[in-house]
Amino acid sequence: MADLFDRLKAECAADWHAYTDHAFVRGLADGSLPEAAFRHYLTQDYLFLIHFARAFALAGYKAKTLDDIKRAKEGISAIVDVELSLHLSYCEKWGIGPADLTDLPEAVENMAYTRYVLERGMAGDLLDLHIALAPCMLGYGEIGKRLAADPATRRVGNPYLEWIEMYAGEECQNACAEEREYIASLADGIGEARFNELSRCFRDATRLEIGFWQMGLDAVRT
Ligand SMILES: Cc1ncc(C[n+]2csc(CCO)c2C)c(N)n1
Repeated sequence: MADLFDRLKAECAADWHAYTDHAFVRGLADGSLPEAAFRHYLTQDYLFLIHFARAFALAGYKAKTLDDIKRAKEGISAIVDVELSLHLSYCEKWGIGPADLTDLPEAVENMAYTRYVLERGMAGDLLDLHIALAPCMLGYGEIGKRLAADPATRRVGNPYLEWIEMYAGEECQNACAEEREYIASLADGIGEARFNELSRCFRDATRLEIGFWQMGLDAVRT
């Protein structure tokens, strides 16, 4: 049976497709993405991750149970203790040093997305916040898994293979499966009106993910 994530995706199928099969993603898969686009994406993603750590801190405040607080703590820790240091070492491989990441002007697409998530969390409850986070948390797992399983994905000489493998990897896939169950449990018993509210938020966050990829591509066009 379709779970909450399946239902949310089905409600915005065209936007979900535009996100998960964006030209940026296709460029990662066949290795054709201009490196300048990827570098721009990586530097902005550093700021993105910092705001996502704030979103998990907000999830701690919005928690209703001790389990919610533990999950919020683990979310912060996953970003602050793991993702950000991985990101820094990954950036180094791409010639982006710490100095390039501090005092970085924030792209408007990044501002729109991260502040949208925080606003949904502040105005709403823990479920609203997690639905705003879901396209990020679950979309990258879906993209990584699909690209890793696709025989058309270029493996030899693809500079983006490590990125694909990171999101296709067991750790990320397990975290996605857990998040998927968690949002379904938070939404247990909701009615149609509430689902429609969540669906709008999920769609908007998906559109903001599309904007984030596009920001990367646009960096090489201007
Ligand atoms: C624009 C953008 N969207 C999603 C992710 C992926 N992501 C960010 S935080 C997180 C949860 C793990 O702690 C995941 C899967 C990204 N890096 N950048």
